[in-house]
Amino acid sequence: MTLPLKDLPLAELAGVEKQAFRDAMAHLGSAVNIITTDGPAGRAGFTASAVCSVTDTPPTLLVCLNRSASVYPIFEQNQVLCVNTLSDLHESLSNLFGGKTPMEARFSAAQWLTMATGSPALQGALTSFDCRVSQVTQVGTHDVLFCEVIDILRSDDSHGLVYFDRRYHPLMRQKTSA
Ligand SMILES: NC(=O)c1ccc[n+]([C@@H]2O[C@H](COP(=O)([O-])OP(=O)(O)OC[C@H]3O[C@@H](n4cnc5c(N)ncnc54)[C@H](O)[C@@H]3O)[C@@H](O)[C@H]2O)c1
Ligand SMILES: Cc1cc2c(cc1C)N(C[C@H](O)[C@H](O)[C@H](O)COP(=O)(O)O)c1[nH]c(=O)[nH]c(=O)c1N2
Repeated sequence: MTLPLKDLPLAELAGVEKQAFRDAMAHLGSAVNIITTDGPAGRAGFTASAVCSVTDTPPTLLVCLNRSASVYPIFEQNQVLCVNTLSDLHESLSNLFGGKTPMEARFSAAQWLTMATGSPALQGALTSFDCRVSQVTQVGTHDVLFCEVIDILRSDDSHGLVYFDRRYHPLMRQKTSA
């Protein structure tokens, strides 16, 4: 007898290996962001593609942060952050913030403004969302940070940057015809 999918025990449904999941996820193009924070625990930043709009009332983003990242305790304590969405000019900066580089070397490679929460905003970012962390949920290896947006900086001229198939791709704006 074959059981309907909804009646199968969870163990039999949990059949996707981590590598198969990652290979499939590499097919989802995503924006690239540098998430920054500053506060009592100090300044830190990391590259993140796991960023998503949740609701516009109140304006809220989510950011997924691996609890094994060196920056994790700093974000956990500060409870504020800035989501800096990268332009096509920021590929090497994304790699610097993507792991293993000392924090001072990451920040000294670019220019930063200070937002109302104290979090650094990347000069020249496509968009900077200044946020307070409003809720945190743990799922597996990651914390899902729900972030209420309290201020926004925008650059309407820059091109975009997409991470797809484990590589960066520039995303050009269409010129509007006169
Ligand atoms: N959500 C994440 O934590 C996340 C996302 C992208 C990349 N990364 C890290 O960046 C590095 C390079 O990644 P890559 O895309 O070139 O190759 P990869 O094979 O490590 O990852 C492919 C895709 O799988 C997903 N992924 C990777 N690691 C994950 C994790 N720990 N949890 C949830 N999803 C994950 C992402 O969508 C990623 O783009 C790796 O160390 C990877 O772990 C982490
Ligand atoms: C393109 C791309 C995208 C992501 C990442 C990397 C890269 C290159 N990394 C990994 C993350 O940036 C890295 O773990 C941190 O920089 C922390 O590294 P250290 O522990 O400080 O070396 C990452 N980590 C995370 O927790 N959530 C995410 O969404 C992403 N996305």
